[in-house]
Amino acid sequence: MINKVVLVTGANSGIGLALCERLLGSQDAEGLHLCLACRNMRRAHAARSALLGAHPAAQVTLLQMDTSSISSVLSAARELQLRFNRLDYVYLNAGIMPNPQFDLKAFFRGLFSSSVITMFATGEGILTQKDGVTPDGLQEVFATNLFGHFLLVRELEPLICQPGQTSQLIWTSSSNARRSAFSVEDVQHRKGSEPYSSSKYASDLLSLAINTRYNKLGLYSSVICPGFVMTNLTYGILPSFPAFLWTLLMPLLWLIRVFTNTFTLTPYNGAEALVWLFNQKPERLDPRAKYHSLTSVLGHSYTQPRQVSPITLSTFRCASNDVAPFFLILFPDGCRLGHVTGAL
Ligand SMILES: NC(=O)C1=CN([C@@H]2O[C@H](COP(=O)(O)OP(=O)(O)OC[C@H]3O[C@@H](n4cnc5c(N)ncnc54)[C@H](OP(=O)(O)O)[C@@H]3O)[C@@H](O)[C@H]2O)C=CC1
Ligand SMILES: CC(C)=CCC[C@@H](C)[C@H]1CC[C@H]2C3=C(CC[C@]12C)[C@@]1(C)CCC(=O)[C@@H](C)[C@@H]1CC3
Repeated sequence: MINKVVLVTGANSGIGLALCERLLGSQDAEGLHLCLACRNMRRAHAARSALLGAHPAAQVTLLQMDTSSISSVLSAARELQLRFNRLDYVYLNAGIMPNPQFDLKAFFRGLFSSSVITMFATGEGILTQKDGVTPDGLQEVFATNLFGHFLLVRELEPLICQPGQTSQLIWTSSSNARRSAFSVEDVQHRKGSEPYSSSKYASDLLSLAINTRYNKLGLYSSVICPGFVMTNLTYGILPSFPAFLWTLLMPLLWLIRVFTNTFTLTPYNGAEALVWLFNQKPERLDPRAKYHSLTSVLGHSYTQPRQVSPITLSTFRCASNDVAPFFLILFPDGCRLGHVTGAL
């Protein structure tokens, strides 16, 4: 029997996979149906096999979805409506940081400055990215991290906004999200060099806006920050730095926990806030909070709410009055605009 249906995007590796492992290993796992939404089916099958290896009786299904592609998201949403009559949790976790440029000079300057702890906790000032354009004509980072997820939410309304039932959206954001990196004038961060930070800040904003509009329909949205976690995404930041060197550096990285509890380091620890939210009553959560996975020097993991960094009134209005205008800015060309407004 199915009690709860959980959809996880980007579930085949890193934090998403660790979340799936932790949910299946928890006491509430009975009656849980996990649906892994992944773009690469080979990796998706490998993840499913690993999960079933540890939990042979678990209900784990796969769904092909590339969050950066409008048509893929639309067909995945249709497929979900055929398979399920409700979704209890939707983890919007898939994310990319393509072509990261690590500024070594800024890193060493930062080491000897008063903002050294902020630098380690947020990566602020030392990372930029070179973005690409998707076949749909959207900026790759925003399309993957934000728009695809937002379109999915809109398309899934019949499954997640049902009378007498609550559903939770949980976004994997980042402490790298910075208000100053986001601009309503350049909503896809076309002109800047920090699309990752910008897209994560936009997801914080969108989560607030979704709460304003959807709470009355029983849909609740939260954002989490997993801390700094060693995953494919972070290995990509220093590509010339082989994985074994990261392993050698582990004692140093553990030591940095003395100064910042954001060095969660393992996907298991990084998934802490995602698991914590699974066990909360969404009506009781603060819609303006961001839930941080943190790990103490002794390796104890816990979740702590912190306020989303304040936003200017005009930015907030733009997103919160109605989510629709937000999307209209994104799809300036008639054809897609027609389709998306049709779905609103
Ligand atoms: N690691 C860290 O320190 C931090 C990570 N985060 C966020 O955590 C989330 C998970 O990342 P993490 O586990 O670290 O990294 P991983 O690279 O291990 O995981 C990212 C997941 O997203 C999937 N993905 C990427 N692009 C798409 C796409 N277009 N469509 C569908 N799936 C896609 C990847 O699939 P595939 O295997 O096919 O590439 C993979 O399963 C991201 O949103 C990231 O921004 C936030 C803060 C810190
Ligand atoms: C070699 C040593 C001693 C440390 C590693 C230095 C950096 C590579 C590292 C320090 C802080 C890290 C960090 C991120 C990436 C790697 C660092 C810059 C992130 C930006 C990764 C993605 C996120 O979403 C952030 C929350 C991370 C913040 C910290």
